[in-house]
Amino acid sequence: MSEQTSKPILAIRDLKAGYGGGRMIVNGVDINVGAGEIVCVIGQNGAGKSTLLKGIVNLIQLRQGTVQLDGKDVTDLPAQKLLLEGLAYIPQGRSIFPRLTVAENIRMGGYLIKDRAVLKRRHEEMEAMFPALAELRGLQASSLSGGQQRQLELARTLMMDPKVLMLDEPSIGLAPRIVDQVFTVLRDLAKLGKAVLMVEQNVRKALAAADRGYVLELGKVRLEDRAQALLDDERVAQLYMGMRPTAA
Ligand SMILES: Nc1ncnc2c1ncn2[C@@H]1O[C@H](COP(=O)(O)OP(=O)(O)OP(=O)(O)O)[C@@H](O)[C@H]1O
Repeated sequence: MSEQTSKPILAIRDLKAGYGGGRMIVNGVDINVGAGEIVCVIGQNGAGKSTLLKGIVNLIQLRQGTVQLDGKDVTDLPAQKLLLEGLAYIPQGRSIFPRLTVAENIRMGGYLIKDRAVLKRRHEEMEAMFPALAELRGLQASSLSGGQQRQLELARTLMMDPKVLMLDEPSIGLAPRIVDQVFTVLRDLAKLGKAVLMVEQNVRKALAAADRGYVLELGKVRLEDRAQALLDDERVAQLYMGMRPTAA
């Protein structure tokens, strides 16, 4: 079983979601994420991982279940309100504004911040956290490398100083070395007390970076454990890391 003991900052209960009138894609999922914890959801293509995140932020309508953020029910709040409450979501694929500069992209992340002094301070904090972006601040975002664009997405999202960061496949399309860098940033954020919930296909590296993991199959949680225990689990190795079963 999992070892998460402290009160979860994000608590998902019996979440059910699907598209239109179609079948249930997420079919009764419970997930907890604590402050300072990285939780990873793995599963085969089509298991419902992305749908789960979209359901949490109400990009698709939930059919059942609740979402609690820091003890407060936020089940039906739209994504923008959730951001104000402290729940941020980075969707799969590039979500930067390609024609804006790096600095403009970061500032866009703070568009809900009214106080200019706070906006300025947060921007400075982001440039301190991501020095590569500070050097590239005047450049058009489309000219950044894939890894730099992922950093920019993170910096933009962190402008709102969220308590919980949800990411859909942060490693997708990145070279292995850059994947390591992205997961190092996530670990640093966890050390700062952020809760991270990520969905990943890169099972080995994601679990290596995570504290706990959930295995989703056909929209249900099949396994839940410490990340290291999942890494050591033969079924997980065979099904999700392409390892052959060991000879009997
Ligand atoms: N917009 C949509 N309309 C209808 N069905 C959809 C839509 N998006 C996804 N689905 C279906 O929902 C199921 C789960 O998809 P989802 O993207 O959540 O899975 P996933 O586990 O994230 O997979 P992957 O790892 O391939 O991204 C799939 O059968 C998919 O075809």
